[in-house]
Amino acid sequence: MNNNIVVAIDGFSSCGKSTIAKALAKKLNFVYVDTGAMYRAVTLYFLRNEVDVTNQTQVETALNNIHISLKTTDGQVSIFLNDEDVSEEIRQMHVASNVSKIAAIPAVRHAMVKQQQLMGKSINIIMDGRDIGTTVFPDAQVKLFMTADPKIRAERRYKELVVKQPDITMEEVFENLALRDHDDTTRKESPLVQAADAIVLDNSYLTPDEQLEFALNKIKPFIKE
Ligand SMILES: Nc1ncnc2c1ncn2[C@@H]1O[C@H](COP(=O)(O)OP(=O)(O)O)[C@@H](O)[C@H]1O
Ligand SMILES: Nc1ccn([C@@H]2O[C@H](COP(=O)(O)OP(=O)(O)O)[C@@H](O)[C@H]2O)c(=O)n1
Repeated sequence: MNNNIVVAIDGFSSCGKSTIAKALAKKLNFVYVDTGAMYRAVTLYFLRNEVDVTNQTQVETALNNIHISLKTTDGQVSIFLNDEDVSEEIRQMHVASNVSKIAAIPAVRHAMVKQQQLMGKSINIIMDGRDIGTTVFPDAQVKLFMTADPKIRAERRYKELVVKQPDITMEEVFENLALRDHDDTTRKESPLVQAADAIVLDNSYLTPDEQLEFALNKIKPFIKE
């Protein structure tokens, strides 16, 4: 049996999952895997290639032609779609508006989950997403379920996006988060749901340092000096 440590972080959109995951990975020297970025990269491929999602053959062919990899340099995570760095493009609104529909397709989920399980098979890992503690690593030693007030989440995401997408509006961001949360929690295949053994972390009124401290205290008992 492998004795690597898996930390699963799930939760609603824009509630600080990747912020806490990156900080934990840096502090503990674990590998960080942003599974949302993987679904965003698949979505970008489907959009660019006009894949008909109602056509199973087209979906399967597309998935066979997609190779996704993640690279962390100086704490910055880059995602590659068939060797092209798509880290910036996957954050655009056209991807955010389509990702939850693509991520609901069973064949897409099976392909991503398989890759994610391989990534966390033998190394200490922090993985964030929607189904990590329920489907990808149901035996993860530590599971966090993150949430925050929807208005606060939308404000945080707006502030982040408007720097690179000046035309974006607060309403557009709020609606996108609400719609994705709805789609993610109601889809048939591994919906976003709190695992029974997950620890809830509401960070509406916590600073990034406070949330990091909270998570570190949950993980430390599993780390052998
Ligand atoms: N505790 C916090 N207080 C204020 N802003 C935060 C906090 N945690 C994260 N953020 C900011 O909120 C935005 C969304 O966080 P992110 O980690 O990308 O969320 P997620 O991965 O859940 O979508 C980012 O701009 C991030 O810097
Ligand atoms: N494990 C995961 C991770 C993301 N996703 C999908 O991918 C979308 C984008 O994920 P993300 O983590 O980048 O989203 P943000 O919360 O960062 O905006 C989500 O809204 C889900 O539809 C998923 O279905 N399962």
